[in-house]
Amino acid sequence: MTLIHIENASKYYTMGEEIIKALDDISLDIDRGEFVAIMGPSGSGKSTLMNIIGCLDVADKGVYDLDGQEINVLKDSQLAEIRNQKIGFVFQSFNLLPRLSAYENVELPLIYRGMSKKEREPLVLHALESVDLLDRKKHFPSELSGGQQQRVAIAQQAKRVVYFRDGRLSEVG
Ligand SMILES: Nc1ncnc2c1ncn2[C@@H]1O[C@H](COP(=O)(O)OP(=O)(O)OP(=O)(O)O)[C@@H](O)[C@H]1O
Repeated sequence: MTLIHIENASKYYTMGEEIIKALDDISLDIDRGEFVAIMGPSGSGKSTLMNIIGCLDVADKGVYDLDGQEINVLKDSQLAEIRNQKIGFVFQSFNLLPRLSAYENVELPLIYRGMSKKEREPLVLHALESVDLLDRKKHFPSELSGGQQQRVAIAQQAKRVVYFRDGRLSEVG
């Protein structure tokens, strides 16, 4: 089943006299459960495309449907809501909070989503288990290896429908 449907999307930037075609009439379908790597030379438009798929930016023209919802017509506040509910970003510098344990780092987005402690606990434990870090739940980020920190960042994104990883996957065991 199609999760991401992009059709004839373009994103142009105007720099003085020059028009930069960062994305020029691209079409793409990604199914639910599919794992996709976007590769290409520097400046070829990967980040531009990721920003659009991740609802951080919108295309100038074309169609983008995410999980059956038309994205290009949404207001900023509606895009923010979709990012919060559906999209997981794992950045190269994992953005964990240093004073919170692995458990608390994974729990934090669920607090922002308004879940009670009782609802959060099984989700956090399941997410930590799925990245094989249950035995490290009380560790602070400084007490974890780089790959373990990255796995905490992945566990933080549990229950999202779209995940983005910027950069290498090599640290993920
Ligand atoms: N805000 C902007 N204003 C003008 N041009 C831009 C802007 N953002 C990106 N570009 C241009 O659009 C093109 C695509 O940029 P993008 O960042 O999507 O490339 P990329 O494939 O992610 O590159 P890299 O692998 O180097 O990160 C580049 O030529 C870039 O110079």
